[in-house]
Amino acid sequence: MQQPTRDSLSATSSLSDRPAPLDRARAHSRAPSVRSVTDRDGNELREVGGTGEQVPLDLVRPILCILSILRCTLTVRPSPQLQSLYLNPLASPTAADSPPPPAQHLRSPSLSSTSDRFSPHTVPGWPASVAFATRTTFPPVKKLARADRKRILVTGGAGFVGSHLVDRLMFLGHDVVVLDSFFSGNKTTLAHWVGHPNFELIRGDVVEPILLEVDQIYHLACPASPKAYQRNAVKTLKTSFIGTQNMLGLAKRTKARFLLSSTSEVYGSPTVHPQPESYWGNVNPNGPRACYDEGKRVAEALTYGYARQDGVDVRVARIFNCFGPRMSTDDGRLVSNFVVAALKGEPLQVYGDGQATRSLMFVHDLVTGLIDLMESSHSLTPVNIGSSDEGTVLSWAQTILSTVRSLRAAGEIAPLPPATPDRSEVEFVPAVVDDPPRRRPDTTLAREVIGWDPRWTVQAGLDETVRYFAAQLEMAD
Ligand SMILES: O=c1ccn([C@@H]2O[C@H](COP(=O)(O)OP(=O)(O)O[C@H]3OC[C@@H](O)[C@H](O)[C@H]3O)[C@@H](O)[C@H]2O)c(=O)[nH]1
Repeated sequence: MQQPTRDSLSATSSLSDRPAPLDRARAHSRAPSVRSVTDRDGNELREVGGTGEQVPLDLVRPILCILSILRCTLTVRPSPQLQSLYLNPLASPTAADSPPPPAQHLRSPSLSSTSDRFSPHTVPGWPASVAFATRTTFPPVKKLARADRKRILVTGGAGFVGSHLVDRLMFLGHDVVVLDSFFSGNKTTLAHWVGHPNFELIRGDVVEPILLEVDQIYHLACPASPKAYQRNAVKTLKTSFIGTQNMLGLAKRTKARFLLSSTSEVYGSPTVHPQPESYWGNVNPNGPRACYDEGKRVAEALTYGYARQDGVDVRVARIFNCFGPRMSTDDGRLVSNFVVAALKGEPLQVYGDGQATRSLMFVHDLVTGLIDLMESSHSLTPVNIGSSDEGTVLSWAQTILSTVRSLRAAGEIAPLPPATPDRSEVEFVPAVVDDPPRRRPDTTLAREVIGWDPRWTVQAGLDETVRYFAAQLEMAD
């Protein structure tokens, strides 16, 4: 039987007065959002997404998911600052200052169409106090006709970037299978989808072959922060080599389109600036970063080997420095380290003289770039996905410090506890080995072949990220 399309669904009498879930969410996003954000052209950003389908911004703000889960954790109660920011953004200042209501009654107007409802089930024969909560509704997803709905595997889908990609693909209405070893990923990033009929989470390591039927594979599995990938160099190499070979084998068998998440680190310490895809790089093949840099280079070589030899339909994204909510507090990269230190009133440790440069991209722009590349017809060469907002590490430390201070002064995040001295100043510590001295992508190709350009300013992304980490630290207390 042919599945009803979204249009035919809205034409049926029983459902015609009920807008499709994403439409309801969209209507909602026209209400005042939690925090308005402007893009690089000064226009308000209400949605994320590129040339394809857009998704309301409020849906991809993970802080809302955290709080929807919190609502069910009756012992945890967010502070008045958090509530006024995220739980009841439309409340008057007086209401925001009043004591928090019981946690089970906390509701966010911007979540009202997306909130979870929990139905308790008692078990016959068990004491009445024993009950299970079964999730019956989820964030809204688009209803796609079966023919348009793809079955998509995201390896590393519980990680920082992977979980945002999973969110976007789910909102767009696809069936998403996540394969993650939780080596650096985190189950809580996907908790809001567990139990959804379009979603499946598999604990597994890409270094082991797996039998699945899929239409597309986003292969993201690999620790990405220098601290994490150097912790177990051999494991990082096996993940990049054997893991990529296994996923390419799966793509070959299922005729799935395959996207490799490669990295700007394939350029090493570049002698060309900015770096175009045609530059072959300058990598130390046996230094402490080699496990990642060379691992990703061999992963690219494998990908194009399978494309030429076996006709696998491949895409390669070279991802430059990226940041955003859901980085873990101990991730070890520039943005998370500096934000967490500033929030805790601790020194921001700059390695070396702080004159190395990095170009920072917000995670929602990266996810848009990955989906646009996957959906494009460009398969012949890798494509840089990164921002051209280049700054020295020292300047990013100062920007992050002033972002935290101004959000604090505006009352958007909690002040430091009275007993905690504010020692959040830049502190220079010894340089790390083989740290690339400068990095900025040439994104001409991304613009030409997928029409992609970052929309988020670094400042708007940092504001979101600082609020997220402030909430994380508050909940960890
Ligand atoms: O606490 C810190 C963290 C980082 N840094 C410096 O900040 C710069 C950026 O460091 P990060 O650890 O964030 O990331 P790197 O640029 O070294 O590597 C990154 O490159 C691109 C991605 O593919 C990877 O996610 C990651 O490997 C480096 O110069 C580093 O030395 C500090 O000075 N202090």
